[in-house]
Amino acid sequence: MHSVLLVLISLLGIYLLQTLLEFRRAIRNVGHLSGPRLLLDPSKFLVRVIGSALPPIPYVSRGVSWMLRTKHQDFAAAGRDATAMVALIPWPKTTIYLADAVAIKEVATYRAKFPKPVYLYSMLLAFGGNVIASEGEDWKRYRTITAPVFSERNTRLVWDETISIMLDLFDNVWGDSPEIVLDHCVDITLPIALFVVGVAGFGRRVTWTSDLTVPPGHQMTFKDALHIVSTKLFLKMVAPDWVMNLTERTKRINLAFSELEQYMAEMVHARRSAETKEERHDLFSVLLDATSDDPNGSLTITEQELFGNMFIFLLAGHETTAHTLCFTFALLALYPDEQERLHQHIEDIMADLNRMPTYEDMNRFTLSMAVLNETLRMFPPASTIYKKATEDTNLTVGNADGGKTTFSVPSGTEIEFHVPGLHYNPRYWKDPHTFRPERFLGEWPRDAFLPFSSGARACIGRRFFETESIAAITMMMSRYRVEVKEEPEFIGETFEQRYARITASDLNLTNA
Ligand code: HEM
Repeated sequence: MHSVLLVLISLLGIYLLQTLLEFRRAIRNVGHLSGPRLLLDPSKFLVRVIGSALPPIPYVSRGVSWMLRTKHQDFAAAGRDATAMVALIPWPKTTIYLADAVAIKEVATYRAKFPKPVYLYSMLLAFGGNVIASEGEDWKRYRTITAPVFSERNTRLVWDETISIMLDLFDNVWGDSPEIVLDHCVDITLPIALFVVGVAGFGRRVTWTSDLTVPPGHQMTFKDALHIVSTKLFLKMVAPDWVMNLTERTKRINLAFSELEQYMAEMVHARRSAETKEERHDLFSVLLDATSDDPNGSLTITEQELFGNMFIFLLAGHETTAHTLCFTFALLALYPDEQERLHQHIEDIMADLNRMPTYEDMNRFTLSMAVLNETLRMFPPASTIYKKATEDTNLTVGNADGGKTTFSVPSGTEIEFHVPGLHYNPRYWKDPHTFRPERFLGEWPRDAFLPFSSGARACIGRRFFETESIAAITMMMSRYRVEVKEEPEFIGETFEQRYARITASDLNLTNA
């Protein structure tokens, strides 16, 4: 007993000593870059969960959603657009954060020198190999197969379906009510995004009032399975199987996953055994056809990889879209003058068209697009984009005083693009804390706008998202005005207080 204790104490001592030596070495390596020195590494998942429960504490934790909260502050304090965080637990690690458009472009462009550290994405492999959680040859294969799936014809489908989902909401759900009161706008933006991905992603139409009967051989409707999977993906990814089998609620989540897989397997079977192939443009059908039709088989993926990629489309596209739409409506409610301008813009085009807008009309709604871009600038759904240096190198960033700093980046260092830092960087954006959509009309600093990342690993679903969102915003603003509900307890609050209250978010809002 005594000797076991002695061994344990010695091991702990060795760990502590090694950790401290490694921490010192890490600080020396980036001594030229200032930035937080922290006890808890906020990029590690477990630490992030524990850290989320803690408020920001200097030298200990940064708190939840720290990048969106601190925006450009760390860089302003450092006087340059790069900082280095050195964290101690679970293991000393240096991360370089960038908010400089030129340095970010360089890192995003040289994929071999700065690949994606896919070990940070291993949880996403739970559903099968896929384009987001891979690198090297596997990624090339997935990307070659998946990129053409997001075709012009798919985008047209996204537009048409979004318009009819919105009309269905107005006519058959909201009806003649002159005023609709919502507790939270994700109550409508999540279903909108879900229905669009249902039909344009999976090829199955689900609407506000349809898909209420469970088909034979199933225990859940497709709509319920899709809804549960899309909102509980995160829990399923992190919880071990035995946890998922503990309660009725978690068992139902498990069931939703197997039901969705079963629906997809049936869709594969139906499509493969159909005598005449129907021409379809949803992501699932096109992906399935592309992989079955390749004559020399070099572009094949397994059924598991097909499912893996579909789950990833759902994960990458659903909440990001729903939350961005929600922030858009919140900002329009907070800035009524901007909302009025948008109304006028949409009304003028609609009057000119004298019919429902079609996909061909999309590019006329320039202010809808500008409103969306400004929302993405202020509330980017992906705050960070991970890279890693595979060789010793240097990077150069701009300083607050107009000069430049060049610093060394040792091989193995993790680099993160600090998206809110870049989006609130006053070197690129005038008055960055104000919602001003018109900054996206005319010339704007494209390299300083990074919601979809850039380079070869940029978002594959950007056009899908933009099409859906422009259609949804345009339709909503053509019929309704959005206001913040007046509540007695908030009478007398300042604009800043109201802004903070309305835009406060927990990035895992719908995963709770
Ligand atoms: C507001 C909407 C969206 C935002 C802000 C967004 C953002 C991003 C970002 C930042 C990346 C790079 C991630 C990284 O490097 O780790 C990415 C990649 C990706 N996105 Fe999106 N996305 C959005 C919508 C969508 C939609 C609608 C889909 C699909 C239906 C989608 C599918 C993907 C896929 C498959 C990748 C991986 C691409 C690759 O690694 O080659 N995204 N997205």
